[in-house]
Amino acid sequence: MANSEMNQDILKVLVTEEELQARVQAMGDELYEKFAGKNPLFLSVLKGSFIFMADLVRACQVKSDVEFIAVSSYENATSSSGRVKITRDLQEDITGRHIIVVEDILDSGNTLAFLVNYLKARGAESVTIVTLLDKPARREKAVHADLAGFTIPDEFVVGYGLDFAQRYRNVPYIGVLRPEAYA
Ligand SMILES: O=P(O)(O)OC[C@H]1O[C@H](OP(=O)(O)OP(=O)(O)O)[C@H](O)[C@@H]1O
Ligand code: HPA
Ligand SMILES: [Mg+2]
Repeated sequence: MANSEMNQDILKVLVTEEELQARVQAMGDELYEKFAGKNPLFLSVLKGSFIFMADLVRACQVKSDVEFIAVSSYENATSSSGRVKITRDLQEDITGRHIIVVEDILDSGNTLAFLVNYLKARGAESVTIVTLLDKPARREKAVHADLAGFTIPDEFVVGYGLDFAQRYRNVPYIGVLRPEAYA
């Protein structure tokens, strides 16, 4: 990438643009097999999942709806505060719906543990967890993804929607941030 002023803050590339594209298409195919005819609701967990969501829904041509919820727990740190805050709630009734939760990363598990409970309390018929990245080393809550794109090591990553302190979301690949960039 020629015109990037962020590449210098990236220690190494973990998942390339080409690998992302191929894996997201395979995930879309898998979800098609599972959800064709079931009119699922793709629920993007903002902000981090916005790019993955845009690519995944186009990779899975089932009749479906999209919805968004925004939750935040990292603030400006590289580890979870443990306090999950809804900053934009659901705008529609999800009673009886098959929900496909679209996450960028499953890390401590605090966000998804909270959300799965919340969606069931709001009447979801089923909740399927789809995450692009799974970082099992940091898990604090027993949450399992139904479908995960890549299992990654215990490093703080950015790009393809993932931020540090709101920055780097537009880096087109998944990279490990140089510790100097968040020190
Ligand atoms: O498994 P966990 O440890 O809970 O971490 C995963 C969550 O943390 C990040 O969101 P964040 O709170 O940074 O909000 P953002 O999506 O707006 O960046 C990420 O996008 C996931 O939603
Ligand atoms: O490694 C990460 N990077 C960016 N955001 C995150 N939220 C949880 N884990 C991460
Ligand atoms: Mg974040």
